[in-house]
Amino acid sequence: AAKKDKVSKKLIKELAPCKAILEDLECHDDAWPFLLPVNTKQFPTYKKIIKCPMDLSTIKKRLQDMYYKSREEFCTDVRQIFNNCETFNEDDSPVGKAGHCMRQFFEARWNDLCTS
Ligand SMILES: Cc1ncccc1N[C@@H](C)c1cnc2ccsc2c1
Repeated sequence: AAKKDKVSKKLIKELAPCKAILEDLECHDDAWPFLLPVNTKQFPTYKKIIKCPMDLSTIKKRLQDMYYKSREEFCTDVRQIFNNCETFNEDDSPVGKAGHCMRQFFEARWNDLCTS
């Protein structure tokens, strides 16, 4: 049991900064396209084009459910949001521009974390 506790303590320590970054992403002015799963009734082609949909509410739930086993898994899901955005949206569209801005914001926060 002691070993397991050590692992989970390490995990909480490792994932706590991820929760803080997620909160900053959610309250960013350009977060609006990414807060909830893309509505496939509104965007019928989305399901066909995007194989791994991801959004901030799903990541929030995964953090709460202790789904992530490392910081890297969290980072991969966040990057999935922005990769999907680039695949589906034109760079100069409102959603495309928001995606580029949010990705820059995230990667800067991620670097701070990894170099802190
Ligand atoms: C991130 C993303 N990628 C592709 C399609 C949609 C979205 N976001 C949704 C929320 C969205 C994005 N933009 C609009 C504009 C009118 S409804 C609506 C809903």
